[in-house]
Amino acid sequence: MKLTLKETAKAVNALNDVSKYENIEITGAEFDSRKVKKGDLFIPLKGARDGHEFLEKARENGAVLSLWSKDVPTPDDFPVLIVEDVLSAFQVLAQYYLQKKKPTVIAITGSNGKTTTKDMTAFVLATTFKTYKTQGNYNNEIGMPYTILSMPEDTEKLVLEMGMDHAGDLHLLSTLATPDIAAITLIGESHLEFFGTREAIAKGKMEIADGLKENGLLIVPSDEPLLKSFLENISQEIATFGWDNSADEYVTVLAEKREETIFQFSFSEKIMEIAVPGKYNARNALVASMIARRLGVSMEDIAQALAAVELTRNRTEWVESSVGAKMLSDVYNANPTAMGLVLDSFSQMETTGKRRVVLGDMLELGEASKVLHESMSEHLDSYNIEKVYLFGKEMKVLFDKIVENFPKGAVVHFDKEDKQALIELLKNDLQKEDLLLLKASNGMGLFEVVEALK
Ligand SMILES: N#Cc1c(NC(=O)c2cc(S(=O)(=O)N3CCOCC3)c(Cl)cc2Cl)sc2c1CCN(Cc1ccc(-c3nn[nH]n3)cc1)C2
Repeated sequence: MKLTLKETAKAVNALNDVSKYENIEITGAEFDSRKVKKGDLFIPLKGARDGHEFLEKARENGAVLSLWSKDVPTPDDFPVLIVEDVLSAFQVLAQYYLQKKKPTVIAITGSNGKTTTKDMTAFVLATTFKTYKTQGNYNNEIGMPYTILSMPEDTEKLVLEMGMDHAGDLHLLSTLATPDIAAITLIGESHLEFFGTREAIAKGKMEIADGLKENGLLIVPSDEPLLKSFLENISQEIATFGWDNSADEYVTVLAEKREETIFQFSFSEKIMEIAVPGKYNARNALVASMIARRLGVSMEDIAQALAAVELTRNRTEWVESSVGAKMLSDVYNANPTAMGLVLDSFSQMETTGKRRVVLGDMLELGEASKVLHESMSEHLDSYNIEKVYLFGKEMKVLFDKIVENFPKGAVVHFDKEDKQALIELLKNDLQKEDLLLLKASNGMGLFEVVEALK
């Protein structure tokens, strides 16, 4: 990204007079001060802690400018853009950058499973265009602006995954990104606890069209009756996809093998293959191919790309333990905010068994590490969580802080070299109906614990 201080100030409607600052150029935007690079704009978001506390760390790492809330005392020796609300300013800046660079924007929601439709679409488009896509689970009101402001200067096609937790989420993301193509891959059942009914989920998903350009295209499943009534209010072009000729385009699965799926699209004689199993991936490939064809990618390029699609890193998804317990290893964001958020949602998850959490060290938190590990105590309540297994030397302070608030033996701590002992205890404790959350920085190697329990 390349933006001048002046145009950034204008875009975010800065409240302060920036004429006294040199009109420097910012080349990136970061809210995690550990990731700040030289030339970045720091975005002090409110997470587990208020990002404003971490300006010094951002400055050490090379930040040249910071957004700054009008409600926080202004630093007198660092250039800031004072704004009403930092998150809204972050989002408005992303919208400005998108309108300035004008890539084709493809918005996809409902993606799930190992190789998402977003990954496939980006992979196929990359055969022909300079393409950028959502990384990891950066698909919400914070992650999407981050994705937009991270796209390379010469991006031609931007593939944005739009996540939905609550009604209104996709309205915000769609009106921010104003997509040229929007795709709903499925309605699914996720978040039923928030939405109540599948109709409400369908209504929420349809919000992805709220910002769709007038000459845009909406791609939806043909076999989802719940969408029918909402589609009547759509003025833009609609294309449906499915398993048979009741859809505008459909896929016929010819063979499902352990490592690949063989199929044929309604719009081509070619026998296609994709290096991942599961007929739903043939459906995801159909959506990706409809998007790619619309944008001018040849069938040869589409076929070649699909045959080479790589399995992306497992998304945060449930795996079953050998005794039948459900395990969620949240592998993405190892920062205090994400750990707090996932503990809060895990604590509300329905279960007939017990909720158990394995929390490993969050690395590279410097001098703030102690207070940030201790702050996880706000997200651990013995009423909701049966047992807490803490793992790593940083987590010792959390152990000391919460051990008295839980029944005897309900909080245990292991040093990193005692991973085998942790595994043995979990094998001993886990029951069929239990839910187990595992979260730590990658470096703690919790995936070995998951593998051992599978
Ligand atoms: N709270 C908090 C912190 C972070 N939070 C986040 O990155 C964050 C992460 C998330 S998220 O949930 O991971 N996420 C983001 C993208 O989309 C999907 C969801 C969200 Cl939604 C919001 C925030 Cl604000 S990153 C981070 C923190 C606190 C510590 N920081 C590094 C740091 C370490 C030491 C010092 C220090 N200063 N002086 N001594 N030590 C300063 C900063 C790094």
